[in-house]
Amino acid sequence: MEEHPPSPPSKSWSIYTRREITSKYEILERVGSGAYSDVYRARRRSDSLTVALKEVHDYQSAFREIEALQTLQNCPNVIVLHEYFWREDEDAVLVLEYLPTDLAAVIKAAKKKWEGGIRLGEVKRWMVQILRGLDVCHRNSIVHRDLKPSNLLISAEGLLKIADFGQARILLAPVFVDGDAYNQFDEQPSSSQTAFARPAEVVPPLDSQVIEERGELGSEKCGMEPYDVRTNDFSGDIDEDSATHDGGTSCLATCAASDVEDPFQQTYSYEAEEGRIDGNGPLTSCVGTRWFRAPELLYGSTNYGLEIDLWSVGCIFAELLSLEPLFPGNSDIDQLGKIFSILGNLTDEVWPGCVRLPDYKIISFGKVEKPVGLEACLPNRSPDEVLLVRKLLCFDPASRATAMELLHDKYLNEEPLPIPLSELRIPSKHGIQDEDSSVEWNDYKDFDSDSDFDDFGSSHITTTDNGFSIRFT
Ligand SMILES: Nc1ncnc2c1ncn2[C@@H]1O[C@H](COP(=O)(O)OP(=O)(O)OP(=O)(O)O)[C@@H](O)[C@H]1O
Repeated sequence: MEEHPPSPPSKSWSIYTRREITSKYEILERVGSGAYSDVYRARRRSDSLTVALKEVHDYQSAFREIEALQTLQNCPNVIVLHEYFWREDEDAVLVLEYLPTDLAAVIKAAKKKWEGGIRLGEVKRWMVQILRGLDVCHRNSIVHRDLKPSNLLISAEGLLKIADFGQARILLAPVFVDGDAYNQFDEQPSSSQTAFARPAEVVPPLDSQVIEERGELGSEKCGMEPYDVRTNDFSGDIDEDSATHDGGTSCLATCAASDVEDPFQQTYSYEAEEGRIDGNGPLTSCVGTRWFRAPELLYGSTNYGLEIDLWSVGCIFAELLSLEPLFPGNSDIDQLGKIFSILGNLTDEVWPGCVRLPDYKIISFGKVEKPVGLEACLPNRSPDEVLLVRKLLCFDPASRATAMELLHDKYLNEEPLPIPLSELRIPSKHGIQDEDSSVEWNDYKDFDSDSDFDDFGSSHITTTDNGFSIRFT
């Protein structure tokens, strides 16, 4: 791993005032920020363990992430939540394992630096890890709803972990399973295999009324119930107002107005709310990051299922294989247009019942006479690789292969096999950003500049025994 560059100036400061946190963790630098969060690298004072402190500025996003990660405790390909701090009137702070890089950095490095791209054995190892993580989520009835390369974090040892569960939802009903894929492939720790085999424990959801302080997480909760991946039964909660989004940012992050640059000038808005905090209700279609969003979401579905994650994984696999985003739409209509230009039109023949999607009759597209086809988008890739992607990018959600089915797929189980973690090339996220362009780094610094301190120039925050001090320069 390469050295980290100096961190950008800190913009969020409230975490430094939290004695219960600073007494246990030394905050070192801010390493990232998302729509609703600031993430810091920190050192646990008791044993010097490096952790990530994720300060989540949105109640619902924090609630979802904690609830999902509590359910998925001790799953090797899901990020570990060590503990969290959450008091009334304060942002939740999640203490997560620290993971220095992500799959987006791997793709970027492969494109810019690695001759021949990502090697086949590497591609397969990344795929297996993604599928294992997703299979565990789905077996626990959790739909992630924002899978993309930058949410697949990677440890220095090459262990890939699904992260950012701020948009995740949990199914209400138990579901059914069709097999066990975990006795194949070599890299899975044996303890996790035991965990997978156990029946799911019932994990009580967070009580929305009682905000806990410092929830300690210890017991194994990565049990698995049989499931049917095609169930559409969700517990409800409420989304923020929402609308437009782009390819790099989660939908809920950037929703502001409906697709105003829509070439068809159609009204195309999203539900502002989804369900109720206490039970069943419609889902919002405004989730995920556009380039990875399933067609049913783009057409406004509010009763979609776990399959939306499988579409996203199809897009991610295609990107791993070609090093280019498969459907880089610049608006939701453009997104659908890009999908149709490659896969052909969405009609009742390819997905019986699609005409009942809320926005199907509102948005009409001209017939794509000659779809480009997946083969053309994945040049120099084998028919088996194209087929693997095709199994995920089916218009009909019920036809998409499940994570478990793909783990058994011939492609992943034949030579060349997935290589060991120790042979994976793992680029530093920051190294690639730095090399890339100063514009990107400057953009980063300008992003999310809603701090009260922005007008004062750059600030340096130091934790002291009595709290914190801020120096403006
Ligand atoms: N455990 C971690 N270890 C290291 N860096 C992390 C960790 N978690 C998050 N980050 C960094 O912080 C950034 C923001 O985190 P995250 O994506 O979880 O926040 P978010 O607000 O939910 O983002 P988004 O806008 O993508 O939904 C990530 O892109 C990543 O760079």
